[in-house]
Amino acid sequence: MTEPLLDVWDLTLRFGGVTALNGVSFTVGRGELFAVIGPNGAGKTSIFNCLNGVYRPQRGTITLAGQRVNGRSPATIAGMGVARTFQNLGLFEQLTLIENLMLGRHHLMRTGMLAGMAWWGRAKREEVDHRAACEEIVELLELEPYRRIPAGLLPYGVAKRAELGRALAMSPTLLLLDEPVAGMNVEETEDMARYLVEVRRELDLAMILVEHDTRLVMDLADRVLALDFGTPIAMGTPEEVQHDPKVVEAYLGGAA
Ligand SMILES: Nc1ncnc2c1ncn2[C@@H]1O[C@H](COP(=O)(O)OP(=O)(O)OP(=O)(O)O)[C@@H](O)[C@H]1O
Repeated sequence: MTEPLLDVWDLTLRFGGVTALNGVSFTVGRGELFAVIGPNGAGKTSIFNCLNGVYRPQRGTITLAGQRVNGRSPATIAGMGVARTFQNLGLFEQLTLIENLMLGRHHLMRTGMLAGMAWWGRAKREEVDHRAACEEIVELLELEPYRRIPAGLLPYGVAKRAELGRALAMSPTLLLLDEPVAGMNVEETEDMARYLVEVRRELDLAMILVEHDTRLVMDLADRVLALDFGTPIAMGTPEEVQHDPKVVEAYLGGAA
């Protein structure tokens, strides 16, 4: 068996008396789409915040491609290839869509501004390469008509897709998707599902999806982890997890 890309072991995170994560372990393989589900407050966002270095777990280890992740800064972890989308969009509203994508590549740029002035040819070449990479993402996500529009003026569904594009522009090996269809209507949700399938087919990356839309999770995920009050209650194929009595109870209990 090949080694997983991501190995999360015994992750435990507390805020004062609240245990946000309690001994959470899972792996994600290269090319895999892994989903995390659970009722409100189950710990889904906390997992993302541990994976990208915003939160420091009290216990456990996170390893990406054999390198220890936890204990490092968010910027270092981004440089290791972990990108995330934000539920409330991480776009700069005044900048055009293509400028937002270029910003996503900032950490990959080797020529700083001063070096760029002294070494104009190389800086220019680098910029051309980065633009080409952004244009590929624009094409993949069918964002051509919106390239020069300020992000703040994009229709909601397109802005969510641009947010996906911004994260992809970082050329991640692991992409964290935070509720990519939150607030979308049925048609926009179906579109987003189609683009996620495309991304998966075209790019070599692993994805972790946090999403309340269980249909999307069941349609797209290879494996699913269900959490309740920070504790893993089931893990397996979407089919297995959906019918697990503990998962049914966690959701119905919350709805009662
Ligand atoms: N910065 C924080 N300070 C204190 N408590 C926190 C913090 N972040 C999360 N928590 C607590 O940790 C628990 C898990 O929260 P988390 O946001 O990870 O859940 P979630 O599954 O993402 O919820 P939702 O579906 O509502 O987004 C909750 O009880 C929450 O109140």
